[in-house]
This record gives sequence, C-alpha cells and structure tokens, in this order.
Amino acid sequence: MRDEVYCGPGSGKGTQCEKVVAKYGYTHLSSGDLLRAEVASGSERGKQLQAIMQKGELVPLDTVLDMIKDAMIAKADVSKGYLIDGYPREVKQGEEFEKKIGAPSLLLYIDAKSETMVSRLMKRGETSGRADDNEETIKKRLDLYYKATEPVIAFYEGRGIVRKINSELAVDDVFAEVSKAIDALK
Ligand SMILES: Nc1ncnc2c1ncn2[C@@H]1O[C@H](COP(=O)(O)OP(=O)(O)O)[C@@H](O)[C@H]1O
Ligand SMILES: Nc1ncnc2c1ncn2[C@H]1C[C@H](O)[C@@H](COP(=O)(O)OP(=O)(O)O)O1
Ligand SMILES: [Mg+2]
Repeated sequence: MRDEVYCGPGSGKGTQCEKVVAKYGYTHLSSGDLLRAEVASGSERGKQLQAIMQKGELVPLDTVLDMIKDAMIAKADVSKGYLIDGYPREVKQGEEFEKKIGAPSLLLYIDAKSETMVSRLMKRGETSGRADDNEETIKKRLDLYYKATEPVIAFYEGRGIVRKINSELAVDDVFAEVSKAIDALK
C-alpha cells in the first residue's frame, strides 16, 4: 500500500494530484472533497461541517479520518495505491492515521510562498463557488496552516519520507519534480 500526503491551501495540491492520477493511476482521496460531498448531501452533519469550513477552521479529527478510512476501504480491491490530499493537517491527525490505517511511504510537500497561495486562492475564488475562497477565510486558513499543518512536515522529516517540491513554477514543471519523487520510490 502506498500513501502520499500533501500540504498548503492554494499551493497546487489538487492540480498536481489530478496529474498524478492520470500518470500513475493512484486512488486520489481529498479530505476537502470528501467533506464538500457531505455538505452537498444536505445532511445535518454537512451543515455543521459547512459552518466550520466557512470559518477556515479544521473539522473534528474523527469525522475526517473516518471519511478517509471508509473511502480507502471502498477502493481497497482495485487501488494501485492511495494519494491522500489535504491530510494530515495537524500532527495529531498523522498520529491517528498511523494507528488506524498505516504509515505513509512518501510525503510530497508542495511548497509555495504565502503571497502566491493567497493570489491563487483569490483567483480560484472568482469561479470556484467555494465558501472558503474569500479574503477573510483565506487569511485564517493560512494562519492555521503555519500554526497547525507545517509542524506535520517536521514530524515526517525524521523518517526521511518528505520531498519538498517548489510549487512556484509552472504546473508542468512542478509535476516533473513530483514525478521524480514518485519514481524514486520504485
Ligand atoms: N503551478 C501553478 N502555477 C500557477 N497556478 C497554479 C499552479 N498550481 C495551481 N495553480 C492554480 O492555483 C489554484 C489553487 O490550486 P489547487 O490545486 O486548487 O490548490 P490546493 O488544492 O492546494 O488548494 C488553482 O486555481 C490552480 O489552477
Ligand atoms: N484533514 C482535515 N482536517 C480537518 N479539516 C479539514 C481537513 N481537510 C479539509 N478540511 C476542511 C478545512 C479546510 O479548510 C477545508 C478545505 O480543505 P481543502 O479542500 O483540502 O482545501 P485546499 O485544497 O484549498 O487546501 O476543509
Ligand atoms: Mg485542493
């Protein structure tokens, strides 16, 4: 089993994941997409999640881990490996993932400057319809990213599985670096 994990709002995780799926055929699981699907279902739980996401905060750990675990199980028979996007967003999430699921084999750290992330998210907000792609929420998400999510990288660095990718480059150039990191696993 192979798990790959990513970081940073607006850094280009989703964009790179799409390209990884096309080239390597991994199962892409985005915690944000799973949560937005729950919101779109109109369920009571979805309404609670929407309120949290709109504020730029993290949803409860158990909710998101259960969703990822269920989605992984649903694809277990056909999956060539999992590409997990947007998780873990805090060290505790990484610890719980290892207890309940397993250890990842690679962490792709998709790194962009904060100004780049803000401008990409503002631009995405022109068409995304996402409740969290607005100036106020973007600022909160970035603050939380530096406070809660960046320490996740240090957590995995000790294991030698972190590959830092410069995401300031054009999409295809970023992907060339991503491909190199994945190919090195083989
Ligand atoms: N390397 C890049 N150069 C320029 N724009 C990019 C690049 N990667 C992503 N984008 C754009 O930035 C925005 C955020 O990318 P996305 O993949 O949704 O990021 P994330 O999933 O990390 O929030 C999107 O509008 C995307 O088209
Ligand atoms: N692992 C996780 N733990 C808690 N909340 C999460 C989460 N993954 C996503 N969320 C919630 C809070 C995020 O601000 C929101 C959007 O996540 P996302 O779609 O991964 O954002 P992006 O791709 O722009 O970085 O969903
Ligand atoms: Mg995304």
